Amino acid sequence: MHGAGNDFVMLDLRGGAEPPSRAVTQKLGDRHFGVGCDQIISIEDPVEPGTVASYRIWNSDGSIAGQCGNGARCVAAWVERELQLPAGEPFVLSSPAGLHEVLPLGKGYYQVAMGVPSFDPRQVPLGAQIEHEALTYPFRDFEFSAVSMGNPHAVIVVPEAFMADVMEVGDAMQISPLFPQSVNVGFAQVVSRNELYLRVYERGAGETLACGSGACAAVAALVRRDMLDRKVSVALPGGRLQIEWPADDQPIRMSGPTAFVFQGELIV
Ligand SMILES: N[C@H](CCC[C@H](N)C(=O)O)C(=O)O
Repeated sequence: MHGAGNDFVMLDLRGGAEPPSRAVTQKLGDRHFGVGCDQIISIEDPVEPGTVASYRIWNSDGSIAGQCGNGARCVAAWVERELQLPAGEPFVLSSPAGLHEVLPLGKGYYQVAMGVPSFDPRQVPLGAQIEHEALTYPFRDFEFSAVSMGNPHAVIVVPEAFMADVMEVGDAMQISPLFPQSVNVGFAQVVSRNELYLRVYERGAGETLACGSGACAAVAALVRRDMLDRKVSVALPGGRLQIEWPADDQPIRMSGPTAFVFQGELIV
C-alpha cells in the first residue's frame, strides 16, 4: 500500500503470528533484492478495549519506529475492508504511540487522530546537552524545532523546500549526539498561514515522498512559533495532507489518501 507515495509492505500478523526479524524487515524493504518499501507495517489483534486492531512499524533499514501517519491511514483502509466495517463509521486503532480515532472520509481518504505533540526535550528525545525546552535550538548556521509525535522530529524552516540540501543536512542531524534515537528531519517552506511545502528525510528510510507524522510535527512546531494557523494544507512531493490541531491539548488530526497496490504471500 501507499499513502501519498510513502509506501509500505503491510503484514497481516493477526492471530499472534511472529513479527518480522530485523533481517526479514530489511529484506522486505530492499527495492532490488526484496519487495521494496519505506516501512513495514503490521496489522495485529486489538490489544486495547474499544479498538478493532493494533499496528507496529519497522523502517526499511530494520529499525523500529513508534509512529507512522501514512501507515496509520493504510492500516485503517486495510482493516475497514478486511473486517467489513460499516462504511463511514468511525473506529479506533492502537499503535506504540497510543490510541487513534479513525474517521473514514470515503474514496480511500481517512482522518486519523495522531495524538498530542510533545515539545519536551526528554520526550523527543534530545541529548542531555539540551537542558531546557525552547521554540528552536541551534544546529550549524540554522535552527530547528523538536517535536515528538510518538517518534522524533526536527523541523527546519527553509525559504525554498525544493532547494533544501535534504540529504546532507538530514544525515548530519541523524548522526548528531543531539538526537540519541536519531530523528526524522522536516524541511518546511511556509507558503501562507494555511499552506506548507514539506520534504522529510526520514529516520531509517531516507527522503520519502510523504511523511504523515512529519507533517503533524511541522504544523505543531510552526503553530507554536505563530507562523501557521491551526488548519493547514501540507504539500509533500507525493501528495497533500490536511492537518488540523484544534488546541494545544488536543490530538492533531491528519487527513489524506490511501491506495492498495499489490497483495501477495511472503515465504521466508
Ligand atoms: N521513519 C519514521 C517512521 C515512519 C514515519 C512516516 N513514514 C510517517 O508517515 O509518519 C521513524 O523512524 O520515526
